[in-house]
Amino acid sequence: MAVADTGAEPTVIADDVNIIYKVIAGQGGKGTAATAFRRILKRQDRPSIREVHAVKGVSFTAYKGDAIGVIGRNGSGKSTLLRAVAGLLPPASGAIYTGGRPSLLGVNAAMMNDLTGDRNVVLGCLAMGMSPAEIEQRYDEIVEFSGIGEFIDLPMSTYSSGMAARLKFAIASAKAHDILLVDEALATGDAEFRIRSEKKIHELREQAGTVFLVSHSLDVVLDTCNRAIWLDKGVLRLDGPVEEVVEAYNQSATGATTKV
Ligand SMILES: Nc1ncnc2c1ncn2[C@@H]1O[C@H](COP(=O)(O)OP(=O)(O)OP(=O)(O)O)[C@@H](O)[C@H]1O
Repeated sequence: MAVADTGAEPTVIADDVNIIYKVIAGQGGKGTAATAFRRILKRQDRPSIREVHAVKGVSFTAYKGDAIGVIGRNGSGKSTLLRAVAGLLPPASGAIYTGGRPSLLGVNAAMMNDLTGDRNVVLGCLAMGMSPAEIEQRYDEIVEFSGIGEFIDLPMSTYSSGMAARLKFAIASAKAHDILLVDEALATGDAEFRIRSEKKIHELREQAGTVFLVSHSLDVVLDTCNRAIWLDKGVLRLDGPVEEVVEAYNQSATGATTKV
């Protein structure tokens, strides 16, 4: 794959990446209650393996300091692509090269629900490789940024999904990341938290990392990213400056030129 020599240091190179999920599917196709019942009773039909081609021949290069919004309709392959960059899904063909360690921050990132918020802060920071001394130093800042307040002493299971997402984002952003992958976490926060997280993403970019942000909120993408990648049914439709890509995406969605 040819990489343009712009002088900037590449952090992620995706080269003709294809990702295929293999799913066990029932046969019979009609999906009515009667056919399902007959199948269970007679155990006739063997399940078949169905393939879902979620990402199709995607290539791009991300550079240090890039904040890339990944946009596209439901099921277009955004989360799949992010998981592949994080190294959690092997491509069926093609390759992803990363310079630095990618950290995936998703709303479903594992946290210990039975433990209190503050225990999760410590665990999360340890998992990111921070030393106990570093954690002690950053602890107040993380809790303050999360805006969880006195709930920090309560188990995570008592948090709303928005509160849990805020805490996860606060923990993940306490450390400078070479490559930070954020999947929709900001969408669950309220307006005030969104502004603070957008500021944080700008800071992370300034620390010369690369940020990928999957979001359905085009406003968030426009405010935080310098570049956008538009996925359409697994295919990369457009990659370029954020305003251009969002504009083209909007046009295709509405069939008219609308500004967001
Ligand atoms: N674990 C899985 N097993 C099988 N198929 C999957 C799996 N995860 C996703 N898919 C399929 O892969 C395709 C892309 O899904 P993906 O979640 O990456 O899309 P997305 O753009 O992030 O969607 P959304 O905007 O709704 O979050 C979809 O067709 C989906 O059904």
